[in-house]
Amino acid sequence: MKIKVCGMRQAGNLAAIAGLDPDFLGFIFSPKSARYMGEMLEPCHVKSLPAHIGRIGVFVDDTLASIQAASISFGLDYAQLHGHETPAFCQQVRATGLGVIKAFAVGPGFDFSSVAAYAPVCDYFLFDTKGELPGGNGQAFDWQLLHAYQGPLPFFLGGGLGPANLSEVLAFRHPYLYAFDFNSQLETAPGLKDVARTRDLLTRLHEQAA
Ligand SMILES: O=C(O)c1ccccc1NCC(=O)[C@H](O)[C@H](O)COP(=O)(O)O
Repeated sequence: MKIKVCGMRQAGNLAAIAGLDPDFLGFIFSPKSARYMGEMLEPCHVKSLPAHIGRIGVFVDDTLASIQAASISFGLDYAQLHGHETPAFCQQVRATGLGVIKAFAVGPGFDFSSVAAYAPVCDYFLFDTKGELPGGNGQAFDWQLLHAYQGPLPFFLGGGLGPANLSEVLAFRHPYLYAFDFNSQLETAPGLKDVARTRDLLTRLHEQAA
């Protein structure tokens, strides 16, 4: 299983977490987020990450021009889209050369047929918890709802994943589950990951995969 750590915003912390070898690191480009990286990270901090770590820019209803500019400056591999982006917009983002991860806020009654139109124009989905915020709500949703999803795209599972529910995370099975997305449950402050807690968690995940 692949592992993503999202919401990095401080250079030293980024280097320490990158040293733990996650598969993906996420950077929030939405100014309304408490994890907005703003000017705290320079393009060189992101561009100099090891090539095998996928760099994901997280955007909420941003413009194509702004996503493209961020992608070029920071050397992004993927755009994770957390707003009301349409399939046509996802296609435009993908045409710039970025991989596209479309996020969906899942709660009771979520209609999984609504994601079908996105499958041809995205690389992955991210199923996250429906909450007050577009992301980073820190709460898990009922993952049993995901059994209504029958592909075809692999998905990231997000929303409140962390040390407290790691046993349940490790026990969860789904044929299209691709990666676990960790964020607020690893933090000491918004955007600042606890390195020891993250190391312990990644060690347990890697042991399980071995
Ligand atoms: O984390 C944010 O602040 C955020 C803000 C706006 C859009 C997306 C955001 N996060 C995207 C992620 O991929 C998070 O990892 C995901 O929402 C899960 O976060 P959490 O519930 O804190 O584990």
